[in-house]
Amino acid sequence: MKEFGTAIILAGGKSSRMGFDKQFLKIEERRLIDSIINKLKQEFQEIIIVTNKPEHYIGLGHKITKDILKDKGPLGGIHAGLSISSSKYALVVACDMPNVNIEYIKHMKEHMGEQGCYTKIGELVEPFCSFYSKDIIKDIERYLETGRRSTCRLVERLHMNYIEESKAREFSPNWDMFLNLNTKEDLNNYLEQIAKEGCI
Ligand SMILES: Nc1nc2c(ncn2[C@@H]2O[C@H](COP(=O)(O)OP(=O)(O)OP(=O)(O)O)[C@@H](O)[C@H]2O)c(=O)[nH]1
Ligand SMILES: [Mg+2]
Repeated sequence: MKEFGTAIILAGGKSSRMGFDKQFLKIEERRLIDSIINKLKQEFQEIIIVTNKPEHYIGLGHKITKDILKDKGPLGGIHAGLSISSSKYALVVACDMPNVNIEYIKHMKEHMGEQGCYTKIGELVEPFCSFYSKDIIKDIERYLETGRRSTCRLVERLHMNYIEESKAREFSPNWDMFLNLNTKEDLNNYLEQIAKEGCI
């Protein structure tokens, strides 16, 4: 089994704040999720998309799967992705994160804990752009069975290492590597920013 060959993209959410399905969000004529996949391909041999609309990813050469535990939020997606991952640790990103940072991901790989690695912002957990071990599948099942759903709370209970905010800011001073587009306002701000900078 590979140590780090797999990246999982979560694309099975309700997008209730955005108002349209974010997995199909286009930026400059291109599906955002396809740009994310392209970046991740530099570093990962296996890409897994956990989606509720698998028909939109046929023929791309990636592994496509659906939630096994349905309507449980991101943890349900992480659970399904880890279930078919062929690596010990998988990177998990959301489909609404335009600034995935490969240099930082390489740094995380060097600081892996027994069950994964995440980033702290202050005392809070950044649950995405984190590595999770395949051996937490059972922990997710047990946690969801209790009726809880918070990825951040589960992360705090696992044996994961974390990167301090100050270290992460060396890679992304304004924290934009964790930017995720949840609302139309987030999207408009992001579009304004890339228009100013002239590139993604
Ligand atoms: N597979 C799967 N992914 C999910 C699920 N719920 C959320 N996600 C994904 O988790 C990531 C982070 O979630 P949010 O940014 O809150 O997205 P969301 O849940 O669709 O949006 P809101 O309804 O506005 O909270 C996104 O990539 C979502 O697609 C789920 O039940 N299953
Ligand atoms: Mg989000």
